[in-house]
Amino acid sequence: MSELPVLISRDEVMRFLQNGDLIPRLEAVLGKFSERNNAEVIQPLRTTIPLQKYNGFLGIMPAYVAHEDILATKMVSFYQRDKDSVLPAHQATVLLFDPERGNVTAVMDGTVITEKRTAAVSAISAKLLMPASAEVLCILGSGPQAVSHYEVFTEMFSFREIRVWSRRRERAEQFASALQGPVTVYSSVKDAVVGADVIITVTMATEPVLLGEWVKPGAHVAAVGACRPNWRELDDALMREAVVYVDSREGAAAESGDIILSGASVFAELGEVINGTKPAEREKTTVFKSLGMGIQDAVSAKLVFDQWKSQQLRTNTKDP
Ligand SMILES: NC(=O)C1=CN([C@@H]2O[C@H](COP(=O)(O)OP(=O)(O)OC[C@H]3O[C@@H](n4cnc5c(N)ncnc54)[C@H](O)[C@@H]3O)[C@@H](O)[C@H]2O)C=CC1
Ligand SMILES: O=C(O)C1=NCCCC1
Repeated sequence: MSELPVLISRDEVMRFLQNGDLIPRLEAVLGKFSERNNAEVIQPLRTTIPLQKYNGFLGIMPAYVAHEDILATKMVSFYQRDKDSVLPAHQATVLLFDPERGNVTAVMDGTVITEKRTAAVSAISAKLLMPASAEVLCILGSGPQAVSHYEVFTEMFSFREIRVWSRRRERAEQFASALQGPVTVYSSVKDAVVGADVIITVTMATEPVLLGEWVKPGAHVAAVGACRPNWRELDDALMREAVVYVDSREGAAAESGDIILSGASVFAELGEVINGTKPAEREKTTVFKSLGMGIQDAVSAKLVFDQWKSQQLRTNTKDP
């Protein structure tokens, strides 16, 4: 009989998942994924169950990563909540398996994993694609993804000015006052975006909020929301003018309304840029369309589990 899985809480995931450890692992797995070698990485398209009655979805995201021998599945629910709802929009759990024996070794909070790995991948896109002298960062949205993006972007880069816009100004103000550094709150998307070198869209919008006519030529956009085939965050002008990068071509073709409905063509996956098989067109306007991948959750979960095991070992060796 196999051992029971360990349970790893939200607070533990928060403590064990550090960007400095996470980012190189994400870069490595994105590169492996783009090699399209089924013996190395297996990641079927996300299965999504719509819950029409509740304006929600359940996504199931299995993945196997051979070079680290990681087998994992994330289950993530996401909802379009009413403006006044206090319920979270996203909640997730990750199951980590022993790939040899087939048993579940850990059940862990996947909500923090989703927040941190998504932001870390956007930061990788910015590292590769933003203009060399980026000074102004603009964040559209003020939910948990806005927070995790702020954290990793300020940890990795140094911006002269950081701006935020949110549908409700008071939410943007709450976001700004909860953070460590200075953030300027804007009431209009256009004013927030004009002149920005890097723009992060982390909204639940289903219609475009960011228009190409406002975007500075050469800017980098990390487009994180609009993860359904009929949802939009960016308009046709931006999608058609920019050089478009994605995390997964298959994911983008199946799930990104911004790509499907604009008819924009995908230039490259981030993994192809990491592998050096496609160029980083830094001097052009670039869009990184993020949909999220099971392999990102898998490497994050393994990192958390390894850190958890090390901590257990330290605690046990201290005990007499
Ligand atoms: N690409 C990826 O890997 C992932 C993408 N996401 C997506 O990122 C986005 C942000 O996630 P969270 O911060 O967790 O969501 P959230 O729902 O907590 O926050 C979303 C923000 O968008 C705003 N918003 C909602 N409806 C809007 C509308 N119609 N127009 C403009 N703004 C609107 C809200 O006021 C809030 O500021 C969501 O679209 C989510 O599905 C989330 C996880 C992973
Ligand atoms: O990758 C994920 O996790 C998600 N992507 C799209 C929206 C829900 C969560």
